[in-house]
Amino acid sequence: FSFTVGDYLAERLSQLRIFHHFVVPGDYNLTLLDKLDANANLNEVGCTNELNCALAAEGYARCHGIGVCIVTFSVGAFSAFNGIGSAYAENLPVILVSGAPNTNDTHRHLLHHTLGEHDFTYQYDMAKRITCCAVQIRAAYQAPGLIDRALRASLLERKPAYIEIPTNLAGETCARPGPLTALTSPVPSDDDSVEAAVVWTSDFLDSKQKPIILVGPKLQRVGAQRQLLCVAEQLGCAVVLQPAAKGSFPEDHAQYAGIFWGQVSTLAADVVVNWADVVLCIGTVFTDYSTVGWTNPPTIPQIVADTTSVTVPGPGSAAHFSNVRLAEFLHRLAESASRNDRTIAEYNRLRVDPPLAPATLDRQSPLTRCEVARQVQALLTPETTVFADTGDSWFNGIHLSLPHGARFEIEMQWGHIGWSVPAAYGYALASPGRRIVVLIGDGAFQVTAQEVSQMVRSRTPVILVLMNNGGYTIEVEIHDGPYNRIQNWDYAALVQAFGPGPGSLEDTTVSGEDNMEGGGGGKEAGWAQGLRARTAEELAQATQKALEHQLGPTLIECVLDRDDCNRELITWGHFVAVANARKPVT
Ligand SMILES: C/C(NCc1cnc(C)nc1N)=C(/S)[C@H](O)COP(=O)(O)OP(=O)(O)O
Ligand SMILES: [Mg+2]
Repeated sequence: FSFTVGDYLAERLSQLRIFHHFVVPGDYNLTLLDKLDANANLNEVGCTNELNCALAAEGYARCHGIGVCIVTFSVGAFSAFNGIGSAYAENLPVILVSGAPNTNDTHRHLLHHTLGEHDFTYQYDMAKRITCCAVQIRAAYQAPGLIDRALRASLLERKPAYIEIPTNLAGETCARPGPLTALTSPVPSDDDSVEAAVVWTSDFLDSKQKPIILVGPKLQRVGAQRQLLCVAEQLGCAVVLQPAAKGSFPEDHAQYAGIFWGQVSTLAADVVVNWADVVLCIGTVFTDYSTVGWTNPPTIPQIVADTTSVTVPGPGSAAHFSNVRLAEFLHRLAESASRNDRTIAEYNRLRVDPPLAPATLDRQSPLTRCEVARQVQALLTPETTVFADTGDSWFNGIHLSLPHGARFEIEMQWGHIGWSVPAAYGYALASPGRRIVVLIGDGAFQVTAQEVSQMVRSRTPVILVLMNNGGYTIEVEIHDGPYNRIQNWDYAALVQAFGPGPGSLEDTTVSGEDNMEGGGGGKEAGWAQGLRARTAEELAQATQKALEHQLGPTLIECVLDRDDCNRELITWGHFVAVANARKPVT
């Protein structure tokens, strides 16, 4: 048995406990897929297309910490690039592995799936732009070093990486891998810089009266939630989160003061932020969307604790401390910051009454967004993970109150409509036993609906709550036009077309030996439950059926009035529209 390039990659994935890799086969990657298949610890997960393949790996990385997708050259990789863009924007380690032409085919040959010219180095050039490390294996002996370099870079920088493996090298022999610590050993911070950053931060906080903590999406990407909790409880101040950071601090905590999102904040978070006189920004990202069209940039002095550096305003000039890893900084700050709970004391005076659950409705009246939100809220348990897709679903998701232990996933930086279907699928495979609830609009669903069929195949019980408001409502609120209308689908019937009906034994002669986890071998086949809810009563029945269905996904199409959206979406849309419309600066 000779140890090959494909075995090397398989062994590293197995060591990293990446037990599911997402694939779309093509003749440039088949030998490689065989090698991964030969590794007993790995499960190949077929996807319907390369966009969904990359987004499934992105969702897997949200749970497991790193994900892998394997595609064919050019015609496959181009679609995967959009999912890799998401991983880059969202700071997630996703490894894009692409098959590539035979090393004997050089610039004298024209090849299928390429742009039809002699130079096909373009894919590697493009990959360099959207990853932190891109490697091309051109000879088998290079594979161990290049594969390790890409994997380590991705893990350290929390960014995607690219590995290109020619079709005739995957089966060529190479050296075996050494210990995994070569890839996973942490890079320590510079001690003196951590110490100095902590002293400066403590002093600056002491020079102020009303400190508050603002948490951004990069905190959970470096896994520093525990250290955040320690700092928060040491300081005793109010803690608010940017919308893309929802879920990174417990919402049942006495110091939680809501989502800070300018005019569309929740729980009066903006009132206490505007009352504070210094904000400790932890892993924050200020964009046009998170500042509501630039109308809410931080105006008070900020201490910025980023993933590998800290910047502190000074009495004179500010000070910047490089090579300070966030978790270490927070751990040390928790040991030295002085207590100052003025902002949470003030917040407790401002605390808004919890929204009263609407009075019991006429259960037969037309379904409303508020009623959907009320019933989704009732679905949440400590084992739930909510995915909120781009659209009014962002606002529906942000307003949910997460029970302790519940998690929340959103893709607010890249904002690819439809992301949540493949991403929830990948996440679900990494976290069996968690309840996955997806909030998605009709427009977004039309982009990636096919991946529901893979949930059928692997019998993954994701609950998809589809808000059918007849088109692209977020765009309507930003800037309406005929382009915001879409064809209405029979969503419930569509998903039922993805798999055999309830209780039928899978006819393996039809689908062939399906070696995917959960499917095949005559076991009871997975199937998708498609339901439509036009009233509160129908929704209540549908959610009950969804909870009972464990042999695959359930889609609940909630039929809503076209204009039934969050008032915050309308406010937010107005400000974003103004920002988009700024005249060019001559
Ligand atoms: C078209 C677009 N954004 C532009 C866009 C276009 N293409 C991609 C891949 N991603 C994007 N965000 C957006 S937010 C639609 O309103 C989504 O519609 P839907 O899923 O139906 O949600 P809402 O009705 O709640 O808005
Ligand atoms: Mg819609």
